[in-house]
Amino acid sequence: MAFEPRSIPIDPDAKAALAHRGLEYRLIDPGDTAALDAWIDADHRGFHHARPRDVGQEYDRAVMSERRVHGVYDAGIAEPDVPVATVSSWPAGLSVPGGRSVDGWAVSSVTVSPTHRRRGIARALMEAELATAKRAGAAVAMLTVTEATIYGRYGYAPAAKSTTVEVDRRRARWTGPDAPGRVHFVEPSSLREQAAAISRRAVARTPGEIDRWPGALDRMLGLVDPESDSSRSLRALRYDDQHGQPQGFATFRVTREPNQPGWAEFDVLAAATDDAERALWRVLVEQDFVAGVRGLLRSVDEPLEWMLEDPRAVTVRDVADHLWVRIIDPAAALTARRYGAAGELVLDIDDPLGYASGRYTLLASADGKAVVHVPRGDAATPEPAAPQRERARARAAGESGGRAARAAEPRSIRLDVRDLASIYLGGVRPSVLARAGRITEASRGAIELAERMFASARTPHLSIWF
Ligand SMILES: CC(=O)SCCNC(=O)CCNC(=O)[C@H](O)C(C)(C)COP(=O)(O)OP(=O)(O)OC[C@H]1O[C@@H](n2cnc3c(N)ncnc32)[C@H](O)[C@@H]1OP(=O)(O)O
Repeated sequence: MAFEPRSIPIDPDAKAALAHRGLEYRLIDPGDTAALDAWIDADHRGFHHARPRDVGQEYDRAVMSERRVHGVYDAGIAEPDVPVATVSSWPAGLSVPGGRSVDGWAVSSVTVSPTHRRRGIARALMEAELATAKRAGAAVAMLTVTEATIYGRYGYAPAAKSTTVEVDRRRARWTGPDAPGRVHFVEPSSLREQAAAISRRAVARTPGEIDRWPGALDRMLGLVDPESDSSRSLRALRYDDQHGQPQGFATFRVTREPNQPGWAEFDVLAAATDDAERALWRVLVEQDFVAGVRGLLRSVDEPLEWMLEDPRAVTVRDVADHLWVRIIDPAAALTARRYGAAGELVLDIDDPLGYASGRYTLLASADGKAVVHVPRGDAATPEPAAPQRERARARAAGESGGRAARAAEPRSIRLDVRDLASIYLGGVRPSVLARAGRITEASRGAIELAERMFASARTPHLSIWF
Protein backbone atom coordinates (compact mmCIF):
# COMPACT_ATOMS: atom_id res chain seq x y z
CA MET A 1 0.00 0.00 0.00
CA ALA A 2 2.61 2.56 -1.00
CA PHE A 3 0.70 5.72 -1.83
CA GLU A 4 0.25 9.30 -0.70
CA PRO A 5 -2.16 9.00 2.27
CA ARG A 6 -3.48 12.53 1.72
CA SER A 7 -4.61 11.73 -1.83
CA ILE A 8 -7.90 10.32 -0.52
CA PRO A 9 -10.57 13.04 -0.29
CA ILE A 10 -11.82 14.14 3.12
CA ASP A 11 -14.69 11.97 4.34
CA PRO A 12 -17.94 13.72 3.35
CA ASP A 13 -20.07 12.12 6.08
CA ALA A 14 -17.78 13.29 8.88
CA LYS A 15 -17.54 16.73 7.32
CA ALA A 16 -21.34 17.01 7.18
CA ALA A 17 -21.87 15.58 10.69
CA LEU A 18 -19.37 17.99 12.22
CA ALA A 19 -20.62 20.97 10.18
CA HIS A 20 -24.06 20.18 11.60
CA ARG A 21 -22.56 20.83 15.05
CA GLY A 22 -20.97 24.11 13.87
CA LEU A 23 -17.51 22.56 13.53
CA GLU A 24 -15.10 22.35 10.62
CA TYR A 25 -13.34 19.09 9.76
CA ARG A 26 -10.06 19.76 8.00
CA LEU A 27 -7.23 17.78 6.45
CA ILE A 28 -4.00 19.55 7.39
CA ASP A 29 -1.49 20.44 4.70
CA PRO A 30 1.94 19.58 6.20
CA GLY A 31 3.38 22.58 4.33
CA ASP A 32 1.18 24.84 6.49
CA THR A 33 3.55 24.94 9.46
CA ALA A 34 1.35 27.21 11.58
CA ALA A 35 -1.63 24.86 11.22
CA LEU A 36 0.52 21.79 11.84
CA ASP A 37 2.12 23.34 14.95
CA ALA A 38 -1.29 24.23 16.37
CA TRP A 39 -2.45 20.68 15.67
CA ILE A 40 0.65 19.25 17.42
CA ASP A 41 -0.02 21.46 20.42
CA ALA A 42 -3.64 20.26 20.60
CA ASP A 43 -2.49 16.64 20.30
CA HIS A 44 -0.05 17.08 23.20
CA ARG A 45 -2.70 18.81 25.29
CA GLY A 46 -5.21 16.07 24.50
CA PHE A 47 -2.86 13.44 25.96
CA HIS A 48 -2.00 15.68 28.93
CA HIS A 49 1.60 16.02 27.73
CA ALA A 50 3.73 19.13 28.20
CA ARG A 51 4.07 21.44 25.21
CA PRO A 52 6.83 20.09 22.96
CA ARG A 53 10.21 21.79 22.96
CA ASP A 54 11.45 23.11 19.60
CA VAL A 55 13.33 19.93 18.85
CA GLY A 56 10.28 17.80 19.66
CA GLN A 57 8.08 20.04 17.55
CA GLU A 58 10.41 19.58 14.62
CA TYR A 59 10.30 15.83 15.09
CA ASP A 60 6.51 15.81 15.25
CA ARG A 61 6.32 17.91 12.09
CA ALA A 62 8.51 15.41 10.26
CA VAL A 63 6.48 12.42 11.48
CA MET A 64 3.12 14.04 10.75
CA SER A 65 4.19 15.13 7.27
CA GLU A 66 4.18 11.41 6.36
CA ARG A 67 0.66 10.94 7.68
CA ARG A 68 -2.88 11.97 7.08
CA VAL A 69 -3.60 14.56 9.77
CA HIS A 70 -7.11 15.82 10.53
CA GLY A 71 -8.23 18.54 12.90
CA VAL A 72 -11.68 19.72 13.97
CA TYR A 73 -12.09 23.48 14.41
CA ASP A 74 -14.56 25.63 16.30
CA ALA A 75 -14.65 29.21 15.01
CA GLY A 76 -16.33 30.37 18.22
CA ILE A 77 -13.54 29.62 20.71
CA ALA A 78 -10.88 32.04 22.00
CA GLU A 79 -8.13 30.40 19.91
CA PRO A 80 -9.95 29.13 16.82
CA ASP A 81 -6.74 28.10 15.02
CA VAL A 82 -6.12 25.39 17.60
CA PRO A 83 -8.17 22.29 16.75
CA VAL A 84 -10.64 20.98 19.32
CA ALA A 85 -10.02 17.44 18.09
CA THR A 86 -7.18 15.60 16.37
CA VAL A 87 -6.51 12.32 14.61
CA SER A 88 -3.69 11.02 12.43
CA SER A 89 -3.45 7.91 10.28
CA TRP A 90 -1.25 6.20 7.73
CA PRO A 91 -0.97 2.97 5.75
CA ALA A 92 1.25 0.36 7.41
CA GLY A 93 1.79 -3.37 7.13
CA LEU A 94 0.67 -5.53 10.05
CA SER A 95 2.61 -8.78 10.46
CA VAL A 96 0.42 -11.87 10.43
CA PRO A 97 1.15 -15.57 11.13
CA GLY A 98 3.35 -17.15 8.51
CA GLY A 99 5.93 -14.38 8.12
CA ARG A 100 3.73 -12.23 5.93
CA SER A 101 1.96 -8.91 6.38
CA VAL A 102 -1.47 -7.53 5.63
CA ASP A 103 -2.27 -4.01 4.39
CA GLY A 104 -3.30 -2.06 7.45
CA TRP A 105 -4.43 1.43 8.37
CA ALA A 106 -2.83 2.74 11.56
CA VAL A 107 -4.83 5.30 13.57
CA SER A 108 -3.33 7.48 16.28
CA SER A 109 -3.51 10.89 18.00
CA VAL A 110 -7.24 10.61 18.73
CA THR A 111 -8.05 13.50 21.07
CA VAL A 112 -11.07 15.66 21.74
CA SER A 113 -10.74 18.74 23.92
CA PRO A 114 -12.44 18.40 27.32
CA THR A 115 -14.40 21.54 26.36
CA HIS A 116 -15.97 19.61 23.47
CA ARG A 117 -16.22 16.05 24.75
CA ARG A 118 -19.22 13.72 24.43
CA ARG A 119 -20.79 15.45 21.47
CA GLY A 120 -19.98 12.69 19.00
CA ILE A 121 -16.77 14.25 17.66
CA ALA A 122 -14.61 11.17 18.25
CA ARG A 123 -17.31 9.00 16.71
CA ALA A 124 -17.34 11.13 13.55
CA LEU A 125 -13.54 10.92 13.36
CA MET A 126 -13.36 7.18 13.97
CA GLU A 127 -16.08 6.34 11.45
CA ALA A 128 -14.31 8.54 8.91
CA GLU A 129 -11.05 6.68 9.52
CA LEU A 130 -12.73 3.37 8.73
CA ALA A 131 -14.26 4.77 5.54
CA THR A 132 -10.88 6.21 4.52
CA ALA A 133 -9.09 2.96 5.34
CA LYS A 134 -11.52 1.11 3.10
CA ARG A 135 -11.01 3.61 0.29
CA ALA A 136 -7.26 3.13 0.73
CA GLY A 137 -7.70 -0.64 0.27
CA ALA A 138 -6.68 -1.59 3.81
CA ALA A 139 -7.85 -5.01 4.98
CA VAL A 140 -7.58 -4.02 8.64
CA ALA A 141 -7.29 -0.93 10.81
CA MET A 142 -5.24 -0.92 13.99
CA LEU A 143 -4.43 1.19 16.99
CA THR A 144 -3.11 1.17 20.55
CA VAL A 145 -5.40 2.58 23.19
CA THR A 146 -5.43 4.70 26.33
CA GLU A 147 -8.64 3.11 27.62
CA ALA A 148 -10.11 -0.27 26.76
CA THR A 149 -13.71 0.94 26.58
CA ILE A 150 -13.47 3.39 23.68
CA TYR A 151 -12.92 1.43 20.46
CA GLY A 152 -15.03 -1.75 20.64
CA ARG A 153 -18.02 0.22 19.38
CA TYR A 154 -16.18 0.77 16.09
CA GLY A 155 -15.37 -2.95 15.72
CA TYR A 156 -11.83 -2.95 17.16
CA ALA A 157 -10.77 -5.67 19.58
CA PRO A 158 -7.60 -6.69 21.41
CA ALA A 159 -5.48 -8.89 19.14
CA ALA A 160 -2.02 -8.95 20.75
CA LYS A 161 -1.04 -8.47 24.37
CA SER A 162 2.05 -7.06 25.94
CA THR A 163 3.50 -7.25 29.40
CA THR A 164 6.19 -5.94 31.70
CA VAL A 165 8.88 -8.50 32.52
CA GLU A 166 11.01 -8.00 35.63
CA VAL A 167 14.08 -10.07 36.37
CA ASP A 168 15.62 -10.28 39.83
CA ARG A 169 19.36 -9.93 39.22
CA ARG A 170 20.41 -12.08 42.21
CA ARG A 171 18.42 -15.06 40.96
CA ALA A 172 19.18 -14.68 37.27
CA ARG A 173 21.76 -17.40 36.65
CA TRP A 174 21.94 -18.08 32.94
CA THR A 175 21.51 -21.70 31.86
CA GLY A 176 20.50 -21.06 28.25
CA PRO A 177 22.78 -21.82 25.34
CA ASP A 178 25.57 -19.47 24.39
CA ALA A 179 24.93 -17.56 21.20
CA PRO A 180 27.58 -18.05 18.52
CA GLY A 181 28.01 -14.31 17.87
CA ARG A 182 28.94 -11.37 20.10
CA VAL A 183 27.18 -8.47 21.79
CA HIS A 184 28.82 -5.03 21.47
CA PHE A 185 28.13 -1.71 23.16
CA VAL A 186 27.69 0.87 20.39
CA GLU A 187 26.74 4.53 20.15
CA PRO A 188 22.98 4.68 19.49
CA SER A 189 23.54 6.95 16.46
CA SER A 190 25.72 4.27 14.83
CA LEU A 191 22.70 1.96 14.77
CA ARG A 192 20.47 4.18 12.69
CA GLU A 193 20.84 2.28 9.39
CA GLN A 194 21.23 -1.19 10.89
CA ALA A 195 18.26 -0.68 13.20
CA ALA A 196 15.96 -0.17 10.22
CA ALA A 197 17.05 -3.41 8.56
CA ILE A 198 17.01 -5.43 11.79
CA SER A 199 13.62 -4.04 12.77
CA ARG A 200 12.17 -4.95 9.38
CA ARG A 201 13.20 -8.58 9.89
CA ALA A 202 12.16 -8.66 13.55
CA VAL A 203 8.76 -7.21 12.62
CA ALA A 204 8.28 -9.70 9.77
CA ARG A 205 8.74 -12.73 12.02
CA THR A 206 6.38 -11.53 14.74
CA PRO A 207 2.62 -11.40 14.13
CA GLY A 208 1.18 -8.24 15.68
CA GLU A 209 4.12 -5.97 14.93
CA ILE A 210 3.58 -3.08 12.54
CA ASP A 211 5.99 -1.52 10.05
CA ARG A 212 8.30 0.97 11.73
CA TRP A 213 8.34 4.49 10.38
CA PRO A 214 11.69 6.35 10.31
CA GLY A 215 10.77 8.60 13.24
CA ALA A 216 10.03 5.57 15.44
CA LEU A 217 13.64 4.44 15.10
CA ASP A 218 14.97 7.93 15.90
CA ARG A 219 12.91 7.95 19.05
CA MET A 220 14.03 4.43 20.06
CA LEU A 221 17.66 5.42 19.65
CA GLY A 222 17.34 8.72 21.51
CA LEU A 223 18.21 10.68 18.37
CA VAL A 224 15.27 13.09 18.49
CA ASP A 225 16.79 15.19 21.27
CA PRO A 226 20.27 13.68 21.76
CA GLU A 227 21.29 16.20 24.42
CA SER A 228 18.31 15.55 26.68
CA ASP A 229 18.99 13.67 29.93
CA SER A 230 16.83 10.81 28.78
CA SER A 231 18.77 10.38 25.50
CA ARG A 232 22.16 10.71 27.19
CA SER A 233 21.31 7.96 29.66
CA LEU A 234 20.39 5.56 26.86
CA ARG A 235 22.87 2.74 26.15
CA ALA A 236 22.76 0.61 23.03
CA LEU A 237 23.71 -3.03 22.47
CA ARG A 238 24.11 -4.72 19.11
CA TYR A 239 24.37 -8.44 18.48
CA ASP A 240 26.48 -9.57 15.52
CA ASP A 241 26.29 -13.20 14.45
CA GLN A 242 29.32 -15.44 13.99
CA HIS A 243 29.80 -13.96 10.50
CA GLY A 244 29.86 -10.41 11.84
CA GLN A 245 26.36 -9.60 10.58
CA PRO A 246 24.21 -7.42 12.88
CA GLN A 247 21.11 -9.40 13.85
CA GLY A 248 19.67 -7.55 16.83
CA PHE A 249 19.85 -4.50 19.06
CA ALA A 250 18.51 -3.26 22.36
CA THR A 251 18.56 0.08 24.14
CA PHE A 252 18.28 0.47 27.88
CA ARG A 253 18.98 2.91 30.68
CA VAL A 254 19.77 2.39 34.35
CA THR A 255 17.97 4.54 36.86
CA ARG A 256 19.15 4.51 40.47
CA GLU A 257 19.36 6.43 43.69
CA PRO A 258 22.88 7.45 44.79
CA ASN A 259 24.87 4.46 46.08
CA GLN A 260 22.00 2.08 45.45
CA PRO A 261 21.88 -0.56 42.75
CA GLY A 262 19.40 0.63 40.16
CA TRP A 263 17.07 -0.93 37.66
CA ALA A 264 18.02 -1.44 34.05
CA GLU A 265 14.92 -0.67 32.00
CA PHE A 266 14.39 -1.22 28.30
CA ASP A 267 11.57 -1.07 25.82
CA VAL A 268 13.54 -1.90 22.69
CA LEU A 269 14.88 -5.36 22.01
CA ALA A 270 14.67 -6.11 18.31
CA ALA A 271 15.96 -9.50 17.23
CA ALA A 272 15.97 -10.89 13.71
CA THR A 273 17.12 -14.32 15.00
CA ASP A 274 16.63 -16.40 18.14
CA ASP A 275 20.39 -16.25 18.78
CA ALA A 276 20.21 -12.45 18.83
CA GLU A 277 17.24 -12.50 21.21
CA ARG A 278 19.01 -14.84 23.62
CA ALA A 279 22.32 -13.01 23.52
CA LEU A 280 20.76 -9.59 24.15
CA TRP A 281 18.62 -10.90 27.02
CA ARG A 282 21.69 -12.47 28.56
CA VAL A 283 23.72 -9.26 28.62
CA LEU A 284 20.73 -7.35 29.95
CA VAL A 285 20.02 -9.74 32.84
CA GLU A 286 23.65 -10.40 33.78
CA GLN A 287 24.61 -6.81 34.54
CA ASP A 288 26.19 -6.09 37.91
CA PHE A 289 25.27 -3.28 40.26
CA VAL A 290 21.61 -3.46 39.32
CA ALA A 291 18.81 -4.93 41.39
CA GLY A 292 17.07 -6.12 38.29
CA VAL A 293 16.06 -5.62 34.72
CA ARG A 294 12.67 -4.42 33.57
CA GLY A 295 11.54 -5.01 29.99
CA LEU A 296 8.50 -3.03 28.87
CA LEU A 297 6.11 -4.05 26.09
CA ARG A 298 7.43 -7.60 26.11
CA SER A 299 5.68 -10.67 24.77
CA VAL A 300 3.41 -12.73 27.00
CA ASP A 301 5.41 -15.70 25.68
CA GLU A 302 8.93 -14.51 26.43
CA PRO A 303 11.38 -17.49 26.37
CA LEU A 304 13.51 -15.94 29.12
CA GLU A 305 12.40 -18.08 32.07
CA TRP A 306 13.49 -21.18 30.16
CA MET A 307 17.04 -19.83 29.99
CA LEU A 308 17.50 -19.17 33.70
CA GLU A 309 18.26 -21.66 36.45
CA ASP A 310 15.52 -20.14 38.59
CA PRO A 311 12.43 -19.39 36.52
CA ARG A 312 11.01 -17.49 39.50
CA ALA A 313 13.65 -14.84 38.88
CA VAL A 314 11.16 -13.62 36.27
CA THR A 315 8.01 -11.78 37.26
CA VAL A 316 5.44 -10.95 34.64
CA ARG A 317 3.21 -8.00 35.47
CA ASP A 318 0.81 -5.64 33.77
CA VAL A 319 -0.39 -8.05 31.13
CA ALA A 320 -2.46 -5.77 28.95
CA ASP A 321 -4.35 -5.62 25.71
CA HIS A 322 -2.00 -3.65 23.52
CA LEU A 323 -2.70 -4.01 19.81
CA TRP A 324 -6.30 -3.49 18.78
CA VAL A 325 -7.37 -4.59 15.32
CA ARG A 326 -10.46 -3.89 13.23
CA ILE A 327 -11.15 -6.21 10.32
CA ILE A 328 -12.43 -4.20 7.36
CA ASP A 329 -12.12 -6.70 4.53
CA PRO A 330 -12.34 -10.26 5.89
CA ALA A 331 -11.50 -11.93 2.57
CA ALA A 332 -8.26 -9.96 2.15
CA ALA A 333 -7.37 -10.25 5.84
CA LEU A 334 -8.01 -13.99 6.02
CA THR A 335 -6.07 -14.81 2.85
CA ALA A 336 -3.07 -12.78 4.02
CA ARG A 337 -2.16 -15.06 6.93
CA ARG A 338 -1.10 -18.69 7.07
CA TYR A 339 -3.06 -21.31 9.02
CA GLY A 340 -2.11 -23.91 11.59
CA ALA A 341 -4.21 -26.68 10.04
CA ALA A 342 -5.95 -27.54 6.80
CA GLY A 343 -9.70 -27.33 6.72
CA GLU A 344 -12.83 -25.68 5.46
CA LEU A 345 -14.58 -23.36 7.86
CA VAL A 346 -17.56 -21.11 7.26
CA LEU A 347 -17.52 -17.84 9.21
CA ASP A 348 -20.80 -15.96 9.62
CA ILE A 349 -19.61 -12.50 10.60
CA ASP A 350 -21.81 -9.86 12.21
CA ASP A 351 -20.59 -6.29 11.86
CA PRO A 352 -22.91 -3.53 13.13
CA LEU A 353 -21.08 -1.03 10.89
CA GLY A 354 -21.47 -3.29 7.86
CA TYR A 355 -17.90 -3.51 6.57
CA ALA A 356 -17.31 -7.18 7.30
CA SER A 357 -20.82 -8.60 7.54
CA GLY A 358 -21.50 -11.78 5.63
CA ARG A 359 -20.66 -15.41 5.16
CA TYR A 360 -17.07 -16.28 4.30
CA THR A 361 -15.79 -19.75 3.52
CA LEU A 362 -12.19 -20.15 4.57
CA LEU A 363 -10.40 -22.99 2.84
CA ALA A 364 -6.92 -23.67 4.14
CA SER A 365 -4.60 -26.27 2.70
CA ALA A 366 -1.88 -28.26 4.44
CA ASP A 367 0.82 -25.74 3.52
CA GLY A 368 -1.08 -23.13 5.55
CA LYS A 369 -2.22 -21.08 2.56
CA ALA A 370 -5.89 -20.19 2.32
CA VAL A 371 -8.46 -18.93 -0.12
CA VAL A 372 -11.70 -17.28 0.91
CA HIS A 373 -14.97 -17.70 -0.88
CA VAL A 374 -17.76 -15.16 -0.47
CA PRO A 375 -20.94 -16.70 -1.93
CA ARG A 376 -22.57 -13.41 -2.91
CA GLY A 377 -20.05 -12.98 -5.70
CA ASP A 378 -18.09 -10.09 -4.23
CA ALA A 379 -15.12 -12.19 -3.20
CA ALA A 380 -11.70 -10.60 -3.03
CA THR A 381 -10.29 -13.94 -4.13
CA PRO A 382 -11.90 -16.27 -6.65
CA GLU A 383 -13.89 -19.26 -5.55
CA PRO A 384 -11.49 -22.18 -5.31
CA ALA A 385 -11.70 -24.78 -8.04
CA ALA A 386 -13.84 -27.79 -7.16
CA PRO A 387 -11.02 -30.39 -6.95
CA GLN A 388 -9.05 -28.15 -4.63
CA ARG A 389 -12.08 -27.77 -2.35
CA GLU A 390 -12.61 -31.51 -2.36
CA ARG A 391 -9.02 -32.19 -1.43
CA ALA A 392 -9.08 -29.64 1.39
CA ARG A 393 -12.33 -31.10 2.73
CA ALA A 394 -10.87 -34.58 2.55
CA ARG A 395 -7.84 -33.46 4.51
CA ALA A 396 -10.03 -31.69 7.05
CA ALA A 397 -12.14 -34.84 7.44
CA GLY A 398 -9.05 -37.02 7.71
CA GLU A 399 -10.06 -38.91 4.58
CA SER A 400 -8.08 -39.64 1.47
CA GLY A 401 -10.94 -40.42 -0.89
CA GLY A 402 -13.24 -38.03 -2.74
CA ARG A 403 -16.57 -39.65 -1.82
CA ALA A 404 -16.08 -39.41 1.94
CA ALA A 405 -14.93 -35.82 1.50
CA ARG A 406 -18.04 -34.86 -0.47
CA ALA A 407 -20.15 -36.14 2.40
CA ALA A 408 -18.43 -33.83 4.93
CA GLU A 409 -20.33 -30.57 5.19
CA PRO A 410 -18.18 -27.55 6.00
CA ARG A 411 -18.25 -26.64 9.65
CA SER A 412 -19.39 -23.17 10.55
CA ILE A 413 -19.13 -20.62 13.34
CA ARG A 414 -20.92 -17.32 13.98
CA LEU A 415 -18.96 -14.46 15.40
CA ASP A 416 -18.89 -10.70 15.76
CA VAL A 417 -16.31 -8.73 13.78
CA ARG A 418 -14.50 -7.96 17.06
CA ASP A 419 -14.12 -11.65 17.83
CA LEU A 420 -12.67 -12.22 14.38
CA ALA A 421 -10.10 -9.50 15.14
CA SER A 422 -9.18 -11.19 18.42
CA ILE A 423 -8.61 -14.64 16.89
CA TYR A 424 -7.10 -13.25 13.67
CA LEU A 425 -3.44 -13.22 14.75
CA GLY A 426 -3.72 -16.32 16.94
CA GLY A 427 -3.48 -14.38 20.20
CA VAL A 428 -6.90 -15.40 21.51
CA ARG A 429 -8.18 -18.95 21.10
CA PRO A 430 -11.61 -19.41 19.51
CA SER A 431 -12.50 -21.92 22.26
CA VAL A 432 -11.99 -19.22 24.90
CA LEU A 433 -14.37 -16.89 23.08
CA ALA A 434 -16.79 -19.81 22.71
CA ARG A 435 -16.62 -20.40 26.47
CA ALA A 436 -17.30 -16.69 26.93
CA GLY A 437 -20.45 -17.11 24.82
CA ARG A 438 -19.13 -14.87 22.06
CA ILE A 439 -18.43 -17.36 19.26
CA THR A 440 -21.03 -20.03 18.58
CA GLU A 441 -20.77 -23.10 16.40
CA ALA A 442 -23.52 -24.08 14.01
CA SER A 443 -22.08 -27.53 13.47
CA ARG A 444 -20.29 -29.84 15.87
CA GLY A 445 -16.53 -29.64 15.81
CA ALA A 446 -16.45 -26.19 14.22
CA ILE A 447 -14.87 -24.47 17.23
CA GLU A 448 -12.30 -27.23 17.50
CA LEU A 449 -11.46 -26.81 13.81
CA ALA A 450 -11.26 -23.02 14.20
CA GLU A 451 -8.93 -23.57 17.14
CA ARG A 452 -6.50 -25.58 15.04
CA MET A 453 -6.74 -23.41 11.95
CA PHE A 454 -6.26 -20.03 13.67
CA ALA A 455 -3.37 -21.23 15.83
CA SER A 456 -0.17 -19.28 15.27
CA ALA A 457 3.27 -20.82 15.67
CA ARG A 458 4.44 -17.57 17.25
CA THR A 459 2.41 -15.69 19.83
CA PRO A 460 1.45 -12.27 18.47
CA HIS A 461 3.21 -9.36 20.09
CA LEU A 462 3.46 -5.61 19.49
CA SER A 463 6.50 -3.98 21.08
CA ILE A 464 5.81 -0.29 20.40
CA TRP A 465 3.14 2.28 21.04
CA PHE A 466 1.78 4.05 18.00
C1 LIG B 1 -5.84 5.50 19.09
C2 LIG B 1 -5.68 6.56 20.12
O1 LIG B 1 -5.25 7.61 19.81
S1 LIG B 1 -6.08 6.22 21.72
C3 LIG B 1 -6.26 7.79 22.50
C4 LIG B 1 -7.66 8.16 22.92
N1 LIG B 1 -7.60 9.52 23.44
C5 LIG B 1 -7.48 9.83 24.75
O2 LIG B 1 -7.48 8.97 25.63
C6 LIG B 1 -7.30 11.29 25.09
C7 LIG B 1 -8.32 11.74 26.15
N2 LIG B 1 -9.70 11.46 25.74
C8 LIG B 1 -10.31 12.13 24.73
O3 LIG B 1 -9.69 12.95 24.05
C9 LIG B 1 -11.79 11.89 24.47
O4 LIG B 1 -12.40 11.65 25.69
C10 LIG B 1 -12.08 10.70 23.52
C11 LIG B 1 -11.32 10.90 22.21
C12 LIG B 1 -11.64 9.39 24.13
C13 LIG B 1 -13.58 10.62 23.27
O5 LIG B 1 -14.01 11.77 22.56
P1 LIG B 1 -15.55 12.26 22.54
O6 LIG B 1 -15.68 13.20 21.40
O7 LIG B 1 -15.93 12.71 23.88
O8 LIG B 1 -16.31 10.91 22.19
P2 LIG B 1 -17.78 10.83 21.53
O9 LIG B 1 -18.66 11.90 22.10
O10 LIG B 1 -17.67 10.80 20.05
O11 LIG B 1 -18.26 9.44 22.06
C14 LIG B 1 -18.54 8.35 21.20
C15 LIG B 1 -18.86 7.17 22.06
O12 LIG B 1 -17.70 6.80 22.82
C16 LIG B 1 -18.02 6.79 24.22
N3 LIG B 1 -16.81 7.25 24.90
C17 LIG B 1 -16.13 8.37 24.65
N4 LIG B 1 -15.07 8.44 25.44
C18 LIG B 1 -15.06 7.35 26.20
C19 LIG B 1 -14.21 6.87 27.23
N5 LIG B 1 -13.15 7.56 27.62
N6 LIG B 1 -14.52 5.69 27.80
C20 LIG B 1 -15.61 4.99 27.41
N7 LIG B 1 -16.45 5.42 26.44
C21 LIG B 1 -16.17 6.57 25.84
C22 LIG B 1 -19.18 7.74 24.36
O13 LIG B 1 -19.91 7.45 25.51
C23 LIG B 1 -19.95 7.45 23.09
O14 LIG B 1 -20.66 6.26 23.23
P3 LIG B 1 -21.93 5.89 22.32
O15 LIG B 1 -21.89 6.76 21.08
O16 LIG B 1 -21.73 4.45 21.98
O17 LIG B 1 -23.10 6.15 23.17
